[in-house]
Amino acid sequence: MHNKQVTIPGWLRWVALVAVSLTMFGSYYMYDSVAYVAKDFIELLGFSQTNIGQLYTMYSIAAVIVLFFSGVFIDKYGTRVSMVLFGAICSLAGFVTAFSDNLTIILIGRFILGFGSEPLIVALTVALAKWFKGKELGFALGINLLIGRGGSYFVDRSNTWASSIYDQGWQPVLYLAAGIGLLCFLGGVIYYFIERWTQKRYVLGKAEETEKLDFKGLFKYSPSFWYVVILCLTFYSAIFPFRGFAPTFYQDAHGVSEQMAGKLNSVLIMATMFATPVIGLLIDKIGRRALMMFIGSIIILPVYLMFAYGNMSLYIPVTLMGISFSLIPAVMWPSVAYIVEESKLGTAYALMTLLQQIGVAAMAWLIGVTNDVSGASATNPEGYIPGMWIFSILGFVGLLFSFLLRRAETGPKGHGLEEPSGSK
Ligand SMILES: NCCCC[C@H](NC(=O)[C@@H](N)CCCCN)C(=O)O
Repeated sequence: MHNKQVTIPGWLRWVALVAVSLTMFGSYYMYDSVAYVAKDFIELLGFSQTNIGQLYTMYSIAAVIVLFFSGVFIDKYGTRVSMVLFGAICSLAGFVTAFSDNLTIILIGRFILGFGSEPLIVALTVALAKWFKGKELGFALGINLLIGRGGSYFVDRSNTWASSIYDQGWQPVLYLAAGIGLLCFLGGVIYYFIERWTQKRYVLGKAEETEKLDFKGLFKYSPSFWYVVILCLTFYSAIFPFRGFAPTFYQDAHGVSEQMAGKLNSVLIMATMFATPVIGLLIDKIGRRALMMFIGSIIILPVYLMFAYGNMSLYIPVTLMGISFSLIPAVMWPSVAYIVEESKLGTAYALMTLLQQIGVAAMAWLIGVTNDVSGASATNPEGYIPGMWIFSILGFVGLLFSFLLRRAETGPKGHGLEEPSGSK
């Protein structure tokens, strides 16, 4: 069609955002769903805590493998084909995870989920860049994260709103997750048609880079970039595996009910859903990004020891974790764009996600093994303490690197992290 219009109507961009975000909702729901059957896996199927950790490790191993070539694939076949393909892989993963009580099959399901989810997140980030570049990209990414984390919130509360399904055992719970996981495919298909329809009528922006890896020039990144990457690795490795073990830990070590355990996990997510976009807007105005990451790292430091030794309400450490989980991601991901030049941004994000997933894989496994070795269970709640110390040590390493980042960024070679948006 000739005479394509240059300006895409605002409503169309937001419709595309919702379609894209549905896929993330489905993917986040499935990622977290196994945490709520972990206790059944241990008590009914005889799985160990190490096996529970492996559910997350398998996801991350697949993510590391697929991230090596997904950028090239997305470049070659485009965002709409990639969204449908990776969305379909995610949806398939839900059913593979649910249909058998065999550990190997369940782990294969988790592997397939990682293989679909992480490139799906890359493809949707690239798609959003095409629609929102030069408009409200930061805010759009914030809303996307809000909807995606909505998936985590819904699964955290699922043992309340879907209690009748929980009463039937772990398998219907996983089939429910698989049903919601169909949103990955559905959202991908809806997005496919929106993008195709729009491209016939409007000039849709071109995202400049996908998150593919190019190891050439890896060592040319500044120290600040590596400080952010290490913070990303330590921070997410202290959050995602903890959330995986948390429902079982809250019940075993603090004697709360299954519903209360889900509620505690959901408070964490609910806080981040709304705080993350707000903090994003605030940081655009005041800058101080390195300082915020430093503050976020201080806040999370005592949390695991409070879980291990504290007698206070569990809402206190959960709230502190929620503040940190809002602050650091809201600031960390956009900060990379200040440190790394635009032509290398895709590689930088891919590298960051890849190292993040290596950290998550290792920690999920390590915590599971540690819990097993120290005999963590409802009859031996002290067995969870060594795992909490490992999380704390990780938090300390994160704090160290956020300090180094702040020091570098307040020096003469800073990249403008401490300045408001637009003043770089
Ligand atoms: N544009 C990148 C935003 C990443 C947000 C981040 N998600 C991840 O890091 C994913 N690689 C892992 C998601 C695992 C499932 N919840 C986030 O903070 O959620």
